[in-house]
Amino acid sequence: MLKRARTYRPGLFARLFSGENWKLTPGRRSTAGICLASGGGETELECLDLESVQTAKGVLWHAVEIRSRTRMDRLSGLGRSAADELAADLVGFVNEYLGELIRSETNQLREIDARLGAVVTDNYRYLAHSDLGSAIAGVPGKAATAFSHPMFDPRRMAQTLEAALPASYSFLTDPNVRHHYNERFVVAELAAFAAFFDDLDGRSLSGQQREACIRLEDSNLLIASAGSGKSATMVGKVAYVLEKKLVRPDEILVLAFNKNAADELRERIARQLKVEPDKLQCRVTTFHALGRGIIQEVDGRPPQLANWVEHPAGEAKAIEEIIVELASSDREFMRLWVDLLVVHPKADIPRETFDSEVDYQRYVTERRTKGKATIGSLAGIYVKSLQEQSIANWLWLNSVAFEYERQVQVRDAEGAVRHIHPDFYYLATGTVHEHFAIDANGASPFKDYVDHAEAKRRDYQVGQKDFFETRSAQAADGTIFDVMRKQLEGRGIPLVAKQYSEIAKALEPVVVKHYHQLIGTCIKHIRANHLTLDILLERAQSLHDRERARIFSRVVYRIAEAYSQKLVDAGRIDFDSMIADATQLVETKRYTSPYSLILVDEFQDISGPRAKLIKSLRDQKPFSKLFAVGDDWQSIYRFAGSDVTLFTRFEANFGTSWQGRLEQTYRCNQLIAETAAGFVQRNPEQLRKLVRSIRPAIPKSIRVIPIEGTKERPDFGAACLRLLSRLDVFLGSIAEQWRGTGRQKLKALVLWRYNHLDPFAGRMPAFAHFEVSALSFHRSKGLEADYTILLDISEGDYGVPSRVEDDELLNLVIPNPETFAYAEERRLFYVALTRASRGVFLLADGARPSRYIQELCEVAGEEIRFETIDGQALQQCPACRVGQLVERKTKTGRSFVGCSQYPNCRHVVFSGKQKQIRSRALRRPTVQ
Ligand SMILES: Nc1ncnc2c1ncn2[C@@H]1O[C@H](COP(=O)(O)OP(=O)(O)OP(=O)(O)O)[C@@H](O)[C@H]1O
Repeated sequence: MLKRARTYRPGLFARLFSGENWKLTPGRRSTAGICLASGGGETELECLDLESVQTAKGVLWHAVEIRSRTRMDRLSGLGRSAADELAADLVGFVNEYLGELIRSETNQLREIDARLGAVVTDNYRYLAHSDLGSAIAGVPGKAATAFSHPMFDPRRMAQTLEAALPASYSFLTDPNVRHHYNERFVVAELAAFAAFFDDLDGRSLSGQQREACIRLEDSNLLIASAGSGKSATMVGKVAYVLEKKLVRPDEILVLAFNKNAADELRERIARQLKVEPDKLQCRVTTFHALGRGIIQEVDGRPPQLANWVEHPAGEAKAIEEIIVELASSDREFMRLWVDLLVVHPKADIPRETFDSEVDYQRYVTERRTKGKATIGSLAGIYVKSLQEQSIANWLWLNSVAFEYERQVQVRDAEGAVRHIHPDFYYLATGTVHEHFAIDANGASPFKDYVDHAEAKRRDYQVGQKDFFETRSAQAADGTIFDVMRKQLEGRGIPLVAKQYSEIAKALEPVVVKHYHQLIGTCIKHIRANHLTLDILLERAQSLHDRERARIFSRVVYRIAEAYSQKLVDAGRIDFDSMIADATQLVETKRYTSPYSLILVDEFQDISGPRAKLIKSLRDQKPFSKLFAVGDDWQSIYRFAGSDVTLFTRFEANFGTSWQGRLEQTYRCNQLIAETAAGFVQRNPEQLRKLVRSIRPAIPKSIRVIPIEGTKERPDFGAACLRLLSRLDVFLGSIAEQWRGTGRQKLKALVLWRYNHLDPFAGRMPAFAHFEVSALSFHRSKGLEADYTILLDISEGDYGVPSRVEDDELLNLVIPNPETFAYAEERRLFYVALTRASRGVFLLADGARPSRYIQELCEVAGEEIRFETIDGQALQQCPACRVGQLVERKTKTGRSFVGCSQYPNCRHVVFSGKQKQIRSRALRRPTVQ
């Protein structure tokens, strides 16, 4: 409840450490204003000028943002509850004042009553909350101003006052009245516009599509799924509001995710409105073009973009140049960068975090070699854990000669000779070094490990071996290499750091590429959200591999600084700064927004800065509407800065809204649609949706083809060509059926996770019965085909899911990190799966099929068919489902049938009897 003349201030810590220094006193001078003192000055914020009061989460503190007609004040330095309390008090204060105004000018109520009556009877239309305000905004006098005030909340009005109002005021005071009116309106409008929607964008819109066109709340979110006709709905919405003359064409802004999508939407809208696309008065464009246009309009010239931003590889190259430059000019940076690449190529995530041993093994290693030692190192040896890998790489980096698990002789107390294998053996001094998996509490995740470690220590002591040890605890707190340096140098073993040129030659290109990509993503977030090094270091504390996160924070922050400086030096901006600059021009009213209706496609991929631009456009035009369309299941641009929570928490971000659904898919047949939906919803954080297809299920229309590799990896290109040829023959036999529908050829899409898998290198083979296009999963978004072939649906760092993409380091910068493992990879696979209407073929490495194949089997059971590249059915293993039953022989020559996924699955059948000895089959995805 409002405490008039109470003074609000930032919290003590914020005042002391962040220098926050403001004072806010509602009603100090009069009941019409709020007194704000900051930076030595004092301002009176008039209640009637205020437009909104919202809380915003900053990095360290929460803030209250007060927008008024001429300014925006951000009061930071508050805890969450203090910010909520202040915001609520301010809304209460403003409403109390509005109540006073209404009470003092009751003679005006009749005129307002007449206006409201006119809106709901004469000018029959959907009523958003702000429409009522807009209708009465033209009535002179303060009572009308109070009713149309954007912060007016009728629920806060005194009951005596409410009782004195004419009947039409119930629209303002009782949300249910407006709600019922709108429900009746939608029903009536569906009937009145039936013919209009029956032939729209070349089709008859579904009930849900029609409703989405009619609804026009202040904020609207249409939650769709793949192939559900989002674009047709956007075309329909524009056509409908123009038909009803609710807005003028030049008041409509349609934002698409990329230029192709914008071009297509523009053409479709123009066709529907029967105008030439270049004569279309609605603005259909991308965020970039919008930002560019705003800046150009205000400055009189286009923004000066850095020369690298227009080319997709340009940014990566610019970052690479900065790294080379920093590595040669800044010794500290060079040391950290090398440390990152050599000693911390991958996050050291504790074993127990994984759901199963198989999962852990998949994470730590690409290959399986040398018995139990599976993890490669730069020293040319294979080791057993990521920490041992770091040690081996560090020794290599410092040119220390050592052997891994060399056999060493010791005599025990009785004089008998024993052979043991210490982790590291230093040739120069004969020193043995054990690295024990023992944490800071002296405990180990492995059974009896601490006792065995103690026995080893005794052995070395009795056998008089020169010995030292390191522990996991030291790897975790970042002291391990100081300890090793001391131990080795104390024994006279020299540490000679390798030259960067030598290191660069030895580095695995995939590791370098991974870090480059990660840095590119992080720079975007750091710049957009003004993250400081302290914030990154603070967040690093909560990651599994804290030492790596700390080093990465310093490296990436330094690069981000250099990147910003590079832009300043060149007097240029990049795309992100362009959006931020445009937003500022809107916020400061140097740009005047003409848009009353803003439609945004692919809303699930929106980033914080883009959302801010939309908000600023809306804030500038008080009664403007937002219609956002998207599918959270298809959010796949986290690396480009998108924040899916802007979609999933739409109402919290954009205020009270109408939320509708498109649950009917026109593309995938029911089997593909249902299986893909079941698969993506295994992540409980995805919104729950029903998906119905207009195409009945085609049995076995998801097919898995395991490809055996002769060498390391199968040849997916050759397999894909063979499959396409087979399909061509098959389609020839049913050609007549579809030619009846007027189509000359069917469409096939070949899709891959990473471009290095492109089997055609841009030269597309020709087929008699279908056209083939080939592209990455990401680029396939928005496309559709009759058949799709998905390449290399296998486990691996660059497989499906791609393990390198889910690096925990992203949590340093992402506003709302996801907890479900490989969440984005899952959505990406969903996008790829849902491009096909008739059939999907998944080509997988027979030796290591993707865990997602098993999940599809869990969702769709027998409906997933396993076959050879020539189409012969394979017998699936009933235990793990992803393997096939193959004939094998025991050592004694006895025949049996076993699973091809041995040793991960140990299912066997001896002489007709099935027996699952022990299955370590791939289980559910790990929640990290
Ligand atoms: N009402 C309708 N009746 C028949 N077909 C429709 C209807 N609406 C859309 N379609 C068709 O459905 C298919 C999918 O539509 P569209 O590409 O707009 O879907 P989408 O929701 O954007 O899909 P995605 O998100 O997967 O890219 C298209 O072939 C489109 O022509």
